[in-house]
Amino acid sequence: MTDIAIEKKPSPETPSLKVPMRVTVLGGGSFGTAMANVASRNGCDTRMFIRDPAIAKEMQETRRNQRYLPDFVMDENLSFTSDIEYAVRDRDLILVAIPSSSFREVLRQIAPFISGQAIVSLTKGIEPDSFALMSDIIREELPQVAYGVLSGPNLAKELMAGIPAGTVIASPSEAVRFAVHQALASALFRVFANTDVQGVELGGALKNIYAVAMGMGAAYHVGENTRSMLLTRALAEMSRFAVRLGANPLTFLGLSGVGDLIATCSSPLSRNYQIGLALGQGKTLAEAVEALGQTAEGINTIRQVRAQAEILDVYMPITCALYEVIYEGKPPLGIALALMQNGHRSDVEFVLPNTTPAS
Ligand SMILES: NC(=O)C1=CN([C@@H]2O[C@H](COP(=O)(O)OP(=O)(O)OC[C@H]3O[C@@H](n4cnc5c(N)ncnc54)[C@H](O)[C@@H]3O)[C@@H](O)[C@H]2O)C=CC1
Ligand SMILES: O=C(CO)COP(=O)(O)O
Repeated sequence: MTDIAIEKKPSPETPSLKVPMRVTVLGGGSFGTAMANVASRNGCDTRMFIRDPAIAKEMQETRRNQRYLPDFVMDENLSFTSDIEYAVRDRDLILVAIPSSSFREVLRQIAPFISGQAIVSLTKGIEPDSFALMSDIIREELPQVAYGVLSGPNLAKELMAGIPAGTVIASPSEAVRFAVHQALASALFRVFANTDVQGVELGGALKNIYAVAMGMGAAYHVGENTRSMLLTRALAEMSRFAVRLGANPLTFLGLSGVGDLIATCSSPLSRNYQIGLALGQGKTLAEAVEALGQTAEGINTIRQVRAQAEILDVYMPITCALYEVIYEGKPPLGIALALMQNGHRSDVEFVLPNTTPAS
């Protein structure tokens, strides 16, 4: 990565020797647009890669993302391209906001043009079939690059509206953590650091499962006691799973863990929550996905995590219950009542380990 940094948007009154960081965002959906806007507002020379040339042209002309975020005007300095080489060559930082199912394909497309750029995943999912996290895919496809993952409570529409938020950059590289902070941090957007890439990434991916559950709960008008129990047991379950894969449990106390869990499980802006709500209101999964028309990673993550939990022998009662409701057509209320009868278990197993086998 080139050694270029910017602390704030340069103004004519304060000439700066620093050159704006060159940032490219891959992916023209909700989150790619929101993060490109954050970077551009922050003074970075920011480019968005949109694969459809007609849409790239329309966005350049109208400064709106008509399909995903029609109510917002994007920063005037943001530029758009459908030329992948132009998008990524000679840039400092490449932020990848491509759904997990296409993440590897896009990395393969940019590979010939990558030299010193740092690659940062914004994606909160797990690759179908392989169970690879996005950091695994970056290491596999671009083994020489400096990389990181960005995750936190960052609902795209709130970011576009300029509502203050915080996020986490996790990377083994201090230079990447610093560069991402320089590129994105502002009075409206705090960027915290972590080195536990796997923990941060799993926090972002796993919370989508529970957002579906909480959306479904909302359709049944569950009370605050129930919501709080579900949210906290979700945290227990996701940290248990992540620790089994090598993550640090304390990462789940941070913004990428409990922070994102709270945001996504509470907000009707979350697409995963919307899917759960629609299912709870009686729609089929196919109907709910079609009505949404956007990415809801949780739908695949439920299947993947349930299968992996079985292989690893990790107790994941909420994920398994949700799988039974969504994929096996079991009655939600019966399944929820069965969850309530799962025996006497530890509240925080990192304090009091469970000694009895999971029932
Ligand atoms: N929307 C949000 O509030 C947040 C989303 N995320 C994560 O960001 C990732 C992307 O989500 P969104 O932008 O919201 O999804 P989206 O459904 O709004 O948009 C996905 C975009 O990716 C593009 N795309 C898909 N396959 C492609 C390919 N092969 N080549 C080029 N472009 C391709 C689509 O054309 C579309 O523009 C997901 O993993 C999501 O979990 C993370 C934080 C917040
Ligand atoms: O991850 C998110 C907020 O941090 C957004 O989640 P959804 O993909 O459910 O909209």
